[in-house]
Amino acid sequence: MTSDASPEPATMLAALMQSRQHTGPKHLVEPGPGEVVLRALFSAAATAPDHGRLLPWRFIVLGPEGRKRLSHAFAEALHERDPAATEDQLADARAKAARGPVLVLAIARLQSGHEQVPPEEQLVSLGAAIQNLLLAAEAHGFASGLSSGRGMRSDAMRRAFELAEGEQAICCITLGTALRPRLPRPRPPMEAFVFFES
Ligand SMILES: Cc1cc2nc3c(=O)[nH]c(=O)nc-3n(C[C@H](O)[C@H](O)[C@H](O)COP(=O)(O)O)c2cc1C
Repeated sequence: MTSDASPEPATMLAALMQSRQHTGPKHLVEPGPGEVVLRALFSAAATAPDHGRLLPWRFIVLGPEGRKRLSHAFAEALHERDPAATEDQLADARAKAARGPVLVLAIARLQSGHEQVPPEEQLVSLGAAIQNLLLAAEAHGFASGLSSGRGMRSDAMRRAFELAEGEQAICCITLGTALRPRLPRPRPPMEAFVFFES
């Protein structure tokens, strides 16, 4: 038997999901979430499905010192891949670490030799944790944006955050208030990604 009823929580959840959208860190301003809200966001992250309960991810909420290390890492990473980068380009790279009221680094902790849970499943778990965090931020009235780039995979990043073997910086999560109202984001049509078998 099937049911097509839409209980109120489902309607609310759908509205929340529709309203979440990527806001670039340049467009995220104060106020950002304080510690109590941040803890609620990480509690939401902790409800992510996690095959084998490996906890294949962690987050660092960057303070001023962490942002400084991130800014050096971005500049170093740019210099490593392009020794001819200009001072302006290096300054741009550094500036990325200063944007947004709250900046969180998302790190995957991938076990490669696990018999039942390959690394790709562990990455799925991190994606779910991030999405839960973003939706919880939206529910608390905060906008968010994800940023990545080649700096994430650089040796400079590994050094700056003392990443252990199997750890990989995946993206930054910026949290704050959207500078401008956001237009609804078009979403992919269901026919593009679902096939209902008869
Ligand atoms: C792991 C990850 C990294 C991302 N990195 C960037 C980025 O560096 N720059 C950017 O503009 N968007 C980045 N995004 C956000 C996507 O561009 C955004 O989610 C996509 O355009 C869909 O828009 P929506 O989130 O508003 O639905 C990233 C998303 C993910 C999942």
